[in-house]
Amino acid sequence: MFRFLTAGESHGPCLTIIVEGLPAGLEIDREAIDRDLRRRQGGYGRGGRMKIERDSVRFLSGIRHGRTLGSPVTMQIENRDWVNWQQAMSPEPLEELPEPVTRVRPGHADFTGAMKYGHRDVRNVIERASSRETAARVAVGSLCRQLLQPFGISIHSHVLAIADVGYEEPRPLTRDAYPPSLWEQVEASPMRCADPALTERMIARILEAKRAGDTCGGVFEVVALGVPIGLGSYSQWDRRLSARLGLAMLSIPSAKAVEIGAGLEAARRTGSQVHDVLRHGADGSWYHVTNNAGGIEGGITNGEPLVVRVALKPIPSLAHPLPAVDLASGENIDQTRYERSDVCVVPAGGVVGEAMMAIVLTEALLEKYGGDSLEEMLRHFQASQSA
Ligand SMILES: Cc1cc2nc3c(=O)[nH]c(=O)nc-3n(C[C@H](O)[C@H](O)[C@H](O)COP(=O)(O)O)c2cc1C
Ligand SMILES: C=C(O[C@@H]1CC(C(=O)O)=C[C@@H](OP(=O)(O)O)[C@H]1O)C(=O)O
Repeated sequence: MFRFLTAGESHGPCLTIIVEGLPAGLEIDREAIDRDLRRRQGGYGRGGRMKIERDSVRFLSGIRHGRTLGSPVTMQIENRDWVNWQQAMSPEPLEELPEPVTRVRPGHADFTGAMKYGHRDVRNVIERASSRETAARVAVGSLCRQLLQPFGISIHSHVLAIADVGYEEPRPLTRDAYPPSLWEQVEASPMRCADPALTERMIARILEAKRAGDTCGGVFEVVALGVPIGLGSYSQWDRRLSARLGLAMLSIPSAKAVEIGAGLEAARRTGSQVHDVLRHGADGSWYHVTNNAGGIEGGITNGEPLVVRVALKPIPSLAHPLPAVDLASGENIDQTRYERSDVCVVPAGGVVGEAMMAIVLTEALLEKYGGDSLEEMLRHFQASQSA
């Protein structure tokens, strides 16, 4: 069974991650994990915190001489900002407590977290509700990507829209719509968008929001290529791969909607305009003429690109803050607090989406081709491909 836990406060000393269930003998490239961590830190619209952090992973268990042992992998990511918070975040009791945060920001976990856990200092909520935690998930996803690679699976993401600025028409979803050159253009764009003119318009939209003291959301798409037929199942509700992807993507802070394949657009069309005709190639291969299903039929992968889109709401911390309530006094106030914040995180969200896709596919791959070592898994995989 594959599982992981993350721990750590945003301004505590570090994030800690324990991953269990990776097979033994998998070669691990630590620098590739660090590259993914840095991709998550980037994108136009990030705030001051990302200038402080330089995320990098340290292994504490489960890997020896560059290969997994089959035992739990422990990873740590340092919070460089911790040095500025040692007193405020001290685990020891303090004689003099820091000024509590009592003004709640609409749209963040401030109000709900304080009510649920009975915190009078909203700092106790912010620290773990913060999306700092998504760095830990990207490290896990990056390990998973390294397991998926020998099975021919690669995962990418790109940004389709920022606020009201985006591709005018739905993009095709078939294999040839995702050539390697597309991803090269995406990685070169500060918005993680392959279209240079659209990149400029997205940046202008973020700047406009920033100047107004406001923030923007948007839509990113995650694509897995080379996924074999047969991952997931219709046999129980929670084994459907579509359902698992929905849960995984909606767990990303700010994610408010998920679409698979043609998504909402499929609901507007008729059956003959939606369903993907299956063909059998002369070489014995299977392919679909279109990919409105986004690579999943009946909760099972069908061999086409797995395509998932995620809509992120705008960041809740506004430089021109919204009205709120001071929890200490119960007073309605005109403006809640503002420290520093990102203005737009859709490109970073896409990198987190890649990690969640890698995690879901790892679980599904282990279920189908399970093994205690990579070699054993590959034997099961190869046997099923030649059957
Ligand atoms: C990568 C990333 C960075 C984020 N940065 C901020 C931020 O700087 N300020 C902020 O208020 N919210 C930020 N958010 C959004 C909040 O974490 C999120 O809105 C909050 O946890 C409440 O969860 P919900 O929006 O899903 O209800 C970020 C989200 C992501 C994915
Ligand atoms: C630290 C990260 O994102 C943070 C997510 C976040 C939030 O409220 O979710 C608030 C900000 O933190 P701070 O208050 O320290 O500026 C972001 O920088 C990160 O992505 O690594």
